[in-house]
Amino acid sequence: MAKKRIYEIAKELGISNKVVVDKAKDLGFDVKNHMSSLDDSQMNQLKGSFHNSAPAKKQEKSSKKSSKIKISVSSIRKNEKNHENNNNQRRNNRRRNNNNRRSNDRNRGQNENRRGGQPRRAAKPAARNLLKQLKQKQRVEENSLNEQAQETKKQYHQSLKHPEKKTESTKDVKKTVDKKASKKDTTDNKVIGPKILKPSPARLKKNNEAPHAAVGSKSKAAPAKENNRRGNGHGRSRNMGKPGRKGRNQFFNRGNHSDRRERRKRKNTRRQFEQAPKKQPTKRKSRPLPKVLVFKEGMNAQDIGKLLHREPAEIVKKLFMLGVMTNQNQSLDKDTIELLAADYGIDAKEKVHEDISDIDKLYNKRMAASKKSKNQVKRPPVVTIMGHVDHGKTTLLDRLRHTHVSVHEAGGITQKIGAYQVHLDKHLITFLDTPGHAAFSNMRERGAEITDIVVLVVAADDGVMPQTVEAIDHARSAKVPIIVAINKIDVPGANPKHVTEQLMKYNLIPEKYGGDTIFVNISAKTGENVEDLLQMILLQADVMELKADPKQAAIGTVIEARLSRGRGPVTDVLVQQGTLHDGDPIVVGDRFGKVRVMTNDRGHQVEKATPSMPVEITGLNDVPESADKLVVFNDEKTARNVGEQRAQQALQKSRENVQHVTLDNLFDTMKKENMKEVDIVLKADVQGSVEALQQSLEKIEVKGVRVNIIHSGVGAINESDVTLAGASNAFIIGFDVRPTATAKSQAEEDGVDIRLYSIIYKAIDDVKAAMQGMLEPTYENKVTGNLTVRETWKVSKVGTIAGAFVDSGYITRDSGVNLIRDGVVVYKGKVASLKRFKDDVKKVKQGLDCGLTIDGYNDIKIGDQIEAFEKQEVKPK
Ligand SMILES: Nc1nc2c(ncn2[C@@H]2O[C@H](COP(=O)(O)OP(=O)(O)OP(=O)(O)O)[C@@H](O)[C@H]2O)c(=O)[nH]1
Repeated sequence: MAKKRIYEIAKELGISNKVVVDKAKDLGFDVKNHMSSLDDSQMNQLKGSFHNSAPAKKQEKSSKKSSKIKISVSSIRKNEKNHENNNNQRRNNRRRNNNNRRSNDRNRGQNENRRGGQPRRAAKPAARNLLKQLKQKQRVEENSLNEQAQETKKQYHQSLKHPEKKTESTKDVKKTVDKKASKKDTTDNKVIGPKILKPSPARLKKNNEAPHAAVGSKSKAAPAKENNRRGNGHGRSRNMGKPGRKGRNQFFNRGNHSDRRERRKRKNTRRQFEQAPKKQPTKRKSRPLPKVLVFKEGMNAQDIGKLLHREPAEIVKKLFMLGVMTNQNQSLDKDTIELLAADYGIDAKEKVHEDISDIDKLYNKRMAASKKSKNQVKRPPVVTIMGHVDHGKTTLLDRLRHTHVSVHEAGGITQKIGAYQVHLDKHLITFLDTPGHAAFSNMRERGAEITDIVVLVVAADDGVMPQTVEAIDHARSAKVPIIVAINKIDVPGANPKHVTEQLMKYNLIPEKYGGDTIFVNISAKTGENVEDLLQMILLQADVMELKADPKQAAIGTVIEARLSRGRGPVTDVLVQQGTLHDGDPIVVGDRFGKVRVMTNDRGHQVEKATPSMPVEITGLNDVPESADKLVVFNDEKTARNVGEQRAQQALQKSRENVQHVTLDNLFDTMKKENMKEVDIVLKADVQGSVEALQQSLEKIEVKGVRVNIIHSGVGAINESDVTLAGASNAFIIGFDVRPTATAKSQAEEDGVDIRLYSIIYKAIDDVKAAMQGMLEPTYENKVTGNLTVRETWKVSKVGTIAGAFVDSGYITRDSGVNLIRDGVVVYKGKVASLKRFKDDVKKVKQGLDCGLTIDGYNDIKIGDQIEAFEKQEVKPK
């Protein structure tokens, strides 16, 4: 009994092995696969079942159809391709397919289709539809990817603009992309066809932003980019070809790109990037021209460009058109700048340099500005109480403040300017308590400068006294209205009427006598009519319409300043305009700092001081002077600069102003300063000379003025002598001595006069003549050079030859010489001979060596100084 294997039966039947195996199984045969064998009866039964069962064939056909559809993508592509290729290629493909058909089920199916002809034709429209669907789907996905890319780009830019939202937005983007990607992934799984690689948001961004940028990624990036490019509808390269060629190109791009090609591509991209036009610098936004060009002479095109909101190149071009050849950095003169402004059709105004160190000017400017200000408000009047000693000023203030100031005052006399504020019917009055003693008259004068009203206290039992008159004069010169308070009316025998009559002589006429001066009879002690006085002060203030602008930067005046051991410089200030705040950077006179602690007249710490408010402040670098101006600056740095600059200027000025006594100005100084003594510092070579000169000088007496030797000694004039003379307004007489180099320069700097003599009577005569105003110097020895002796040679018949070096100036053969040893002139004589090497010379200048002998003197030693001098005429000063 012959047995046949299933595959042989399937072959005979022309049915697939699988169908036959399944059928055999259905019939209950013990078969496992196509290699299982069947006997004759089984074989007949099986064959019979196939002949009887038509649906089996149909099933097989439909199964074949579906399998064909399943494999459709590659075969469709191939069909498409074949269709497009030329006939030879088609023939080749067919031959290749025929060769493979026995070993491949799929190919076999295809071959069958082709042989049959009909199935192929049936499959074509379906495949085309499927391809169409695929393409549509692909396009939709590409569009959605592009949208994602755009969204990512947008969110990326937004995150740049709002960095705080960056994390969140980035997360959101990521979430969205992930969500969409996962959605897409599920869709992708269903799609039959080439896999569209999902580009990362970063890659999408990169591709969208820089389509020409270099492509570095080898594997996945390239298809993703190509997809993206195709989606954008541009950037189609040679390799990309037609859409139908995509799969093939991808294949080449992925698998067949050699490293060399990849490198070349990168190189090309880089070159493209390098050759691409560089990003243009951002252009300045065009802003309108200013109405006025406020310029400073010497500005260049760049400076003016900034002011006019124009590019410097435009300015240069404009100037060129105007006939001015310049570059951007070249300084321009006033005329050129004005010409340029005129060409632009705007006005030009030169900026006046403002010296910020001039705080008096700034003070006046702010004072003037406050008078024009719209923020003006009524301010309390500042009142100064003046009067003769013991007429009751402090008692009056004491009464006003309801305190007992006078009890605490040293010796019962007001020692400093105090300032207090008193209330009356919700009104404030600021009082400055000026000292009543004559020694403080200058303080009173300063008090009057910041005062609005003067209350002149005159004791009814004492009447008008010298300081009463002085107070009237001060008030008048300051153009401050006077209110007369006739005090002590409680004292028995007080005669206010008599006092009024006395004051009328000084043009203080009471209203009842037709004048305009307010008179109030008071008793500071009992308080009688004191409130009337306050009412009168407020009335006067109302008439004067005293106003201030509390909103502007503060200005004020120092009432008094002192150094406190614990707090440093403490300053009483009256704020005049604006509001002074805690921490304000200030310049006060020549001092600077910032308001550290501010206290009011009652010792309470305050944060601000309004106009007419007296406050005590700390925080200055040094103690200022009374009546110094206070000015608030915007910043501490400027305040410091101004303060330091002012301190430097003040020092310079003080140096210039110090007029030291000299022999030349002695007579005038004596007259001007009413001198009783002429102070002299005396230095000589030996004690004998010192004593002789001192005695002679002290005997001089001209018109009651005597000579006072404040210091005398032996040796060179040193720095200490100069300092003493400077501080005592003295001059120095040196007899056969010289000043040291430092003493000399210090004397020149401080303006201290040093007179050098070698003859006693000449010194005495000069001082005497100077005191009589008859000093008329005609000739004097003018030093022309200084030499140092470096070597000496003793030559018989010639004497000692000094080898000297000219340190400064020059020496001539006719020069007189002073030989100085240890700062003392040991010999005075003349040059006998002067040589350079072996030659006689007329003159030897600084920096050269020379050989010289001194007439009649041989005791020259190494290290001696030689002073060469000439007689020169000195014109009287
Ligand atoms: N009976 C009487 N005595 C007064 C009155 N006012 C002041 N006195 C007294 O006069 C003396 C001087 O008063 P002060 O207030 O110290 O005078 P002053 O003008 O401030 O004096 P100086 O501070 O030195 O300038 C004190 O003993 C007061 O008690 C007054 O109205 N009546």
